[in-house]
Amino acid sequence: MSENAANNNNSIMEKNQAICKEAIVSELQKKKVHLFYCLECEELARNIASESDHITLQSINWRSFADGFPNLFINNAHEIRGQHVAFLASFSSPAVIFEQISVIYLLPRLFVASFTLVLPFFPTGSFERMEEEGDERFYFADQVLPLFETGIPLLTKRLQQLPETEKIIVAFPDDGAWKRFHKLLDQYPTVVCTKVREGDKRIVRLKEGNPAGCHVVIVDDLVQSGGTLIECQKVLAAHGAAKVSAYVTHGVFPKSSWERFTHKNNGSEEAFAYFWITDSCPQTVKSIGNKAPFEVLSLAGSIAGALQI
Ligand SMILES: O=P(O)(O)OC[C@H]1O[C@H](OP(=O)(O)OP(=O)(O)O)[C@H](O)[C@@H]1O
Repeated sequence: MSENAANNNNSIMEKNQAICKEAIVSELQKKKVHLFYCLECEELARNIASESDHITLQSINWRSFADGFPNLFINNAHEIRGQHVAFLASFSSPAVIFEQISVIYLLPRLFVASFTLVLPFFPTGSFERMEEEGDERFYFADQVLPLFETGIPLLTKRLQQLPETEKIIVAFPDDGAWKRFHKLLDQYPTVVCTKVREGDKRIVRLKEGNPAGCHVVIVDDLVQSGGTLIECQKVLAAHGAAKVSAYVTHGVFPKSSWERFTHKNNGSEEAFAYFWITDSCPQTVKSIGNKAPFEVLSLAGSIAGALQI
């Protein structure tokens, strides 16, 4: 081997060693997080823990007294002293908020190094309800640092897996959705609609863009009754959309309104090809199972990532 070749080999080895050392240091620097969770969120908590060796699941005994009031017990309270602790909450109803409040107050007082509250869906406080980083955030006291995450990267990743032959267009059902999402989805051509609420009715009209011949994906922050999406689908189909799908981050679906979207397998034409939601509303995920056209895009990876910040 010539002297030059030997020198080159040495420098490649040195570079590789430096890269390995950097990777080991960055692994060692990762925060170890103890993750507690409410009962509704057990599946999501397990998925988050399986994303990272640095997240350990912890448990709470969710007991109640004879009169129905919560009688909770935090297991391993000694073990978490000086540690980073997180609690995965679900505010799906006032009753479950009540039983979680005492845990949210107690955990930070158990001599922990830091406390993180993970709330995948909070009706008026999620990222999907604000337009841009920097918007005013109410609700939080000065000692709380809110971090808002979005589910849109999960959608764009999923759309990349669809056949290349499909021409994908993103549709916003109203100005609110356009304001929130257009910057995150600017790689797609768009259709913008306008929506007026009249009591229980939603009146949707096409404002700009042409959905003809395309696979149109309606993007919104959340679904409740489903009226917005259903009316928007009708407008897009009437303007020649080849196929319509929907993505909403939060599948709230009160009163099982998700049933309006399931494929009936009776030969009738299905309005929605795909309906993507995230697992931010765990009760919805349990009810819809794998029923077509629903597909759940999990927030587990992005929550595991955020717990490292
Ligand atoms: O499934 P539905 O019962 O139709 O409800 C869901 C719709 O409600 C919200 O919009 P809203 O009309 O409150 O306007 P906004 O986008 O300005 O918040 C939300 O952004 C959805 O578009």
